[in-house]
Amino acid sequence: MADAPYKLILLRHGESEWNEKNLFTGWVDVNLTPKGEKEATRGGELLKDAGLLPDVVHTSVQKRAIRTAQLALEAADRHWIPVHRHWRLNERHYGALQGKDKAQTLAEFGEEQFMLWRRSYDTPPPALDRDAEYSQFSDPRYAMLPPELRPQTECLKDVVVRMLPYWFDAIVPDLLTGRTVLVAAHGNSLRALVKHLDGVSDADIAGLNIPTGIPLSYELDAEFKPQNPGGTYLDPDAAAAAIEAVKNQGKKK
Ligand SMILES: O=C(O)[C@H](O)COP(=O)(O)O
Repeated sequence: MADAPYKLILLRHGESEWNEKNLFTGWVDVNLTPKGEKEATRGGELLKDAGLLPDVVHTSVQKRAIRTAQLALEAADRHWIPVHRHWRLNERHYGALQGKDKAQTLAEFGEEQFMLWRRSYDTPPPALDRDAEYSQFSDPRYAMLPPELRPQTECLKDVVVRMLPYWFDAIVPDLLTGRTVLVAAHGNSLRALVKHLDGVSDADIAGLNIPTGIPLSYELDAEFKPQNPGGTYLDPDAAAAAIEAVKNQGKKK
């Protein structure tokens, strides 16, 4: 078998309505903007141009990732492949910050607290009340989950813990059968996966940001270790600019 037998592609959804408004989103199920739709389509074109054609796709249960996957696959002429959706790929639940303006939150609480909530590995934002406006506690799509599995806030460490079972139980088996796997998910659920794949430390993961709509391709060896550490963005220049923009969210608008 080749040195890097497994092909994995990570794709963060295109710009969402709340990315555009600079609001903390988390589990709130917002749609793509027209720009986000274009990013998703472009992501699919990049896949096609690179000859990286997914055989199976895994998404979260959130509209922005579901639609991004569909648009990208249509652009790559792979709209027909099997789809699996799971809440374990959802965005990090942003707790009581869901629906709050990032710039206002930064101004109100200061940079240190803002960055602790946004990027520290193990400090979750305050919990969101079960019956709050932006709570998903009673959303029917989570009705099969015991209440203790339905988050009311999460730090990245919590996301790693709830995402990894899906990696091992659903994604790795697809890779093992030789399929090229596309995972269409979210900034922080993908940061959790990248942390695992690249063995990023708890401290260093704070500095890692993932741009919207640009495929990140990994070649994994037989032990599922990246042969191209950090992955390869299919449009590196656009990715570099977009990573800076994600990093600076809150500081503008
Ligand atoms: O949920 C959100 O607000 C975003 O999708 C991710 O936001 P972040 O980059 O501020 O963590």
